[in-house]
Order: sequence, then C-alpha cells, then structure tokens
Amino acid sequence: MYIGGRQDLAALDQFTIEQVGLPGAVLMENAGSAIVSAVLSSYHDLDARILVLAGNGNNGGDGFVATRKLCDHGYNVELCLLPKEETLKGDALTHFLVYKNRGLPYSTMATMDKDKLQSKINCATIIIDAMIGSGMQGIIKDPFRSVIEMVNESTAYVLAVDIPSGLEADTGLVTELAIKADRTVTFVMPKKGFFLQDGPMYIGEWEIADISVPYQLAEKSTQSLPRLITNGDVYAQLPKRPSNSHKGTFGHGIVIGGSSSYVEAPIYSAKAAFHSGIGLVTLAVPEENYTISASQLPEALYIKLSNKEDHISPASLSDISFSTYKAIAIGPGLSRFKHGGKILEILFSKCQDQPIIIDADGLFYLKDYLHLVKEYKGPVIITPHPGEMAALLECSVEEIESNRLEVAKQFAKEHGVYVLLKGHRSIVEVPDGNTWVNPHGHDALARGGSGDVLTGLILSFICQHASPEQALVCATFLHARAAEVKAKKLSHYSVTPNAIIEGIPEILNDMR
Ligand SMILES: NC(=O)C1=CN([C@@H]2O[C@H](COP(=O)(O)OP(=O)(O)OC[C@H]3O[C@@H](n4cnc5c(N)ncnc54)[C@H](O)[C@@H]3O)[C@@H](O)[C@H]2O)[C@H](O)CC1
Ligand SMILES: [K+]
Repeated sequence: MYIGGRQDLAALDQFTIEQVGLPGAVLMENAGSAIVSAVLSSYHDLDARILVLAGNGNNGGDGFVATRKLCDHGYNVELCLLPKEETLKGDALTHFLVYKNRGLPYSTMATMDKDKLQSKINCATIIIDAMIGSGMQGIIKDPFRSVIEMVNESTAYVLAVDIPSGLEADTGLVTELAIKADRTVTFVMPKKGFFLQDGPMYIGEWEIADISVPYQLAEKSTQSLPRLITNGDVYAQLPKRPSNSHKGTFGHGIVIGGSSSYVEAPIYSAKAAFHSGIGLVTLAVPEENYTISASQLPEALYIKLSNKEDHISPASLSDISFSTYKAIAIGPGLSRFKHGGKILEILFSKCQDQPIIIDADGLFYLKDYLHLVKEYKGPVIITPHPGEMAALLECSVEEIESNRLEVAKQFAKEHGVYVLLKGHRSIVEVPDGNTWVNPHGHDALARGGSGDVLTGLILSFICQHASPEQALVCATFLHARAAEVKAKKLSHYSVTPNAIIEGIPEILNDMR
C-alpha cells in the first residue's frame, strides 16, 4: 500500500478527472458518501447531534455532500461553513449549490458570533472536520484557528475528512495546532504525514475509502512513493519453512556484543532470533559474561572473547571463523571505548560478503568507518534511532525527525546501506530506492533492550534466506506488533524486552 503527499494526491485526482474522465464532482460525491458510510457503520442513534464544519476548498465540498446525505438518512445534522460563501469555487461550489437547491439549512461564521459557534460545538455528539484537507499549507490561519481550539476542547467524537485539519499531508507537521481526530477517513491512500512527526498523535484510528480514483495508477505513475508495511506484505515476505528442513536450513547467525555493563543486550538479540525461527545462534561475548549468558540461554553456542578492562578486546575478533555464519549482527551492549572502532575494521576485513547488521554502539563507531561499508561486497544493514542517525550525520535529532524520509533515503543511497531508521513509526530504506514505513509502533518500545530484540529478528530472517529488505520489513512490523499486543495485555508501562520476545510467536501465529 502506497502513501502519498499533497502533490501526489493532486496529480492522481487530476489524472482521474482529465484522462479517465470521471468528473471531480463525482469524486467529491464519492468522498462525501464514504464519510456517510463511516457514520452509518458506527452511529445508529439518529438523535446524535452531528456538526459538520466545512472549509471552502474541496475538503469542504466533501463536507457538503456528507451533510446532505446524512440529512437524507434522517440524522440530526448541521452544516457550518467557516469561510465566506463567496469564496467557494469549482466542485465545492457545485456541491454547495446542490445543497442549497435542496433547501437544506446551513449557517456561516459570518452570520454567527463566536459564542453561538462555541455552543454548537459543545452540544455536538459528533463533529465532522471538513475544514482543510490535503491542500493545507503553512501555519493555520483564521477562521480555522479558533474553531480548531474549540473542537479540541469539546467532548465530541471527531471524524476527520481525509486528514485532520492543520496536519500537513507531506510532513506530518503540526504548526501550533490541528484537529485531534478520533477517526480519519482518508481518500485514495494514507497520507505520508500520518506516519511522520506529529501525525500519529492527531489521526486517531484511520481507514481508507475508495472514491473511484484508480489506485493502480499510483503503482504505475508514482514508483518512488513510500509503501506502508501491511500484514499481507509481512505474510508474503516471511521466510517459508519447508517441512523436510533441518537446523542448517534456517541458518546459523552470530551476535557479537556485550560488556560488563551490558550483559543482557546480545542475549535479547539471540533470544529474539530463536523465537522467530533461526536454526542456530552463536553468541560472541566477553568471557566474563559467559557464565551468566549461558545460564540464561543454554541453547546458544558461545564464543568467549577475551576481555580488556570492561569490554571485548577488538583483537579477539580475529579468532572468529566468520565463514561459518550466514549473517552477522554486531553492536548490542558493546559499550563505547577507546579504539573500539577496531572491531569494525577487523569484522569488515574478515567477512566475505555475508550480510552484516550494525546496531547500538556498533553504530557509534561506524562514523569513522563508512568507507569500509561502501567497499564491502555484501549487504550492510544499519538500525539507528534518531539520536544515532544524528551522530552519524553530525546534525541535531530535530533535523533528523523533521526529514525522516529524506534522511534515510539520502544515507542509504550515499553509502549503499540498508537503513532502518527507528522511531514511533520506523522507516526501512533500501539502497535501490524502495522505502517502507511501519504503521505500527508503541511507547512500550521506548525502552533499553527493545532495539536488541529487533536486531535479533533481522538476523533471524536473513539466516532463513530472506533478503535484507524482506527481513527488515518483517522484523520491523513483528517487533512493533508484538509490543502493541503485549502492552494491551500487560499495560503500557510493563512491556520488557523479554515480553516483546514472548509476543513474537503470538503475532507469527496470527499471520495470514
Ligand atoms: N482525489 C482526491 O484525493 C480527492 C480529494 N478531495 C478532497 O479535496 C481535498 C483537497 O482539496 P483542495 O481544494 O486541494 O484543498 P483543501 O480543501 O484541503 O484546502 C484548501 C483550502 O484550505 C485553505 N488553507 C490552506 N492552508 C491553510 C492554512 N494554513 N490556514 C488556513 N487555511 C488554509 C486554502 O486557502 C483553501 O481554501 C482532499 O483533502 C479531499 O478531502 C475531493 O473531494 C475528491 C478527490
Ligand atoms: K479535514
């Protein structure tokens, strides 16, 4: 499923009108009808007071259609047009005239004082936000500002038409204020802004409505659009498990990490790999961590790396026979120490072309070794959170967060790496240009150890013959879904990395 921005949607809309020959007024009729279907599917109480707040663009036009049809269904619905009537044009004007020709009532802000509007908003059970849609740009101006404030303070259920007013479709930015929707019915495809910056906090539950803009056009004409990871994508891309398999079928991976301060981190990665189907895992940890690690995870194989002070001695990596492993994960719990980058130097010189996943403190050292990544024959996967990405690029976290899609794309292209830019909605960027956005994510994941689990999942799927892209798509999605499911059961506060690991089989079992 693709996600698009303001211009992508406008281009599809225009193509449908001009080339396909479906008039804009028909698309608007369909859009308004989709809003009505959403109301009909959830609210059967005809006495519920519905207030439709409309702007003067096409988003408002959808609101006129919805109001007319809700009246026809017998709902207690009221239309309030916020800008002046004279500013209406095009399809929105057409549908406003249809509304008026039907003799249906409406009020405008020009004919109403602020207190009256406030009382209408206070009395509403449902507010339909048809003020501004994907055409929103810049800082929200009046007459919408004060109205958005009133709506956000009201107790009404808020249903946003296409996108909550005030939220930027391209960036997910809310400058000052936007409608906080309980539900968003979006047309043609979800907007990029739903999954960036402030977006996830404003859209509520969301669904897509078909308004007869042929969705296949997006696939033909907009190859570069990011894709949203769906359950179906993950099901299709999960490694298959032939019944006549043996442990070699599902690969042998190695996790290199740990230090005296971080004993658990590589164990979480290995456990996650075991819970998601890997054949064998070797843990290469400091020798002083061996006893506790082996007691927690006896099913792993172990390589005891010599310690230097409280961390791995980089030279000890030279003794690992890397050709044994189908993929390598490095970083969880490594800790930061002088000359730690030597670890990457040795790793890249000793590996042939197996996929290398670099996470956590491995990323801390990467900045000075990016040339090795470019020269390496195999795929390299990095999994930075915004802080780690900012350190790699020597910029601020804000700069990363306000340009997540662009930053991931640019980095992947420049260095030829797979980038998993973690966050509330994680992004997977493939060096060939494909972009995936994970619609799932949870505050439960904002905790030490959850990244180690994700690294283990990526390792596991690559060892089971998934491509790096497939592995990243599956791992990111499953990781977030496992956290969501566990948070529901255990509370938002109580999801430990081990709980996420235990959630993985639950999600895998439900995949279809
Ligand atoms: N194919 C489709 O997706 C269809 C979408 N429809 C709906 O149309 C809107 C997009 O319509 P558009 O006319 O381009 O813009 P909007 O109505 O979203 O907004 C324009 C309106 O808003 C004012 N405005 C813009 N920025 C600001 C601001 N910062 N502050 C205040 N006011 C602002 C601007 O001046 C205009 O008056 C899409 O979302 C769908 O809902 C079609 O109905 C069917 C096809
Ligand atoms: K809206």
